[in-house]
Amino acid sequence: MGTDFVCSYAMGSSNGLVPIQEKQPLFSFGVISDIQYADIPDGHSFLGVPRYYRHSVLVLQRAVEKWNNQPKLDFLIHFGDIVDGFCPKDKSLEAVTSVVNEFKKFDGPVYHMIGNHCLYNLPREKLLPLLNISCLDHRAYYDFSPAPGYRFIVLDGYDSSALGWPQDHPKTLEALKFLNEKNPNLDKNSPIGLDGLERRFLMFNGAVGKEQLQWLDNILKDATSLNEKVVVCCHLPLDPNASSKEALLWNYDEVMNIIHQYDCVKICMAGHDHKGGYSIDSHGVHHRVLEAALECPPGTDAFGHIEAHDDGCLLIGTGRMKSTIMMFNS
Ligand SMILES: Nc1ccn([C@@H]2O[C@H](COP(=O)(O)OP(=O)(O)OC[C@H](O)CO)[C@@H](O)[C@H]2O)c(=O)n1
Repeated sequence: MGTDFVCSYAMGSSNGLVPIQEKQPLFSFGVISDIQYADIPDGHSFLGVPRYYRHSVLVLQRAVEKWNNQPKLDFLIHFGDIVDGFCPKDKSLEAVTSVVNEFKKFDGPVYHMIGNHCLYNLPREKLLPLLNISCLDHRAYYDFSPAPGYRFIVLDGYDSSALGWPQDHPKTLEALKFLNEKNPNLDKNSPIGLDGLERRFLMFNGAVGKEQLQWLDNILKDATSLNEKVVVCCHLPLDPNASSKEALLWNYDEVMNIIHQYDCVKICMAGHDHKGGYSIDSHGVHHRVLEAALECPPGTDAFGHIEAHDDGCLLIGTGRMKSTIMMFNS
């Protein structure tokens, strides 16, 4: 356990965190999730939670302003759902482009991942180039190493999905077959009648496909041999204790079974479940689901930056994003 790191911060009043002494991080990066911008009046979720579609981009603007003005933020990650499904479809391209342009005001690399609302707006072939995701065959999973000793893995949670692929694509057909088997409701977005963890089998979720699982396994093998610490990022959460059951990746259990075969994964981060969440699983992996920018009432914020150290990562939240100290066991 890295006692220096623990001693550097204590829980206190500023979003739960007070720096006690300075400790230089290895690198730092900004985080924000579920902007779901649309140029439409305020509304609410299916369950009645207020949503501020125009204000969410102001949250991003304030975040970028802050990220550009605090020392040494090395990159940004947006955890998906850049625009909302209610965006009029003839405005989707304009809406995605306008939010991407706000991200471009950040002085450094920006990493995106796809969420269900992205896919309600644009097919993969249009979306991925806008988000600067360039993988073969319109896949959207990739990895990068921002500094020696650390690797980030970005998963595509809609690899197997009824969203985003052409209607007659084998992936769409396979996902619809799976949903029909798992969810008897006519409305496949409805969890009515599903029990416990089965409530994740909803159309607005998806799965990591077989090839991607094999790719993940290979990356973790390499990371282990390179002695790297790994942060896994996915729009969909991977741990039931950090998230509503309705928001989980369909095959979160398969993904976690692979992750748990290695010691290198220290943190799994996600969006999608707008209220946010945090847990530490049975293998000591931290799971942090980020609070949504979309649900910030006017004038309030939800973004943060993470300081990465040898012995842990510190999320320093702004506004509704809670701060979290995530210490590593080894
Ligand atoms: N019981 C439900 C819930 C939702 N829908 C419809 O599904 C679409 C997506 O829902 P939405 O809440 O917008 O999805 P988000 O990605 O913003 O949030 C994810 C959840 O919070 C995870 O828990 C939308 O068209 C809803 O109206 C539904 O029909 N029935």
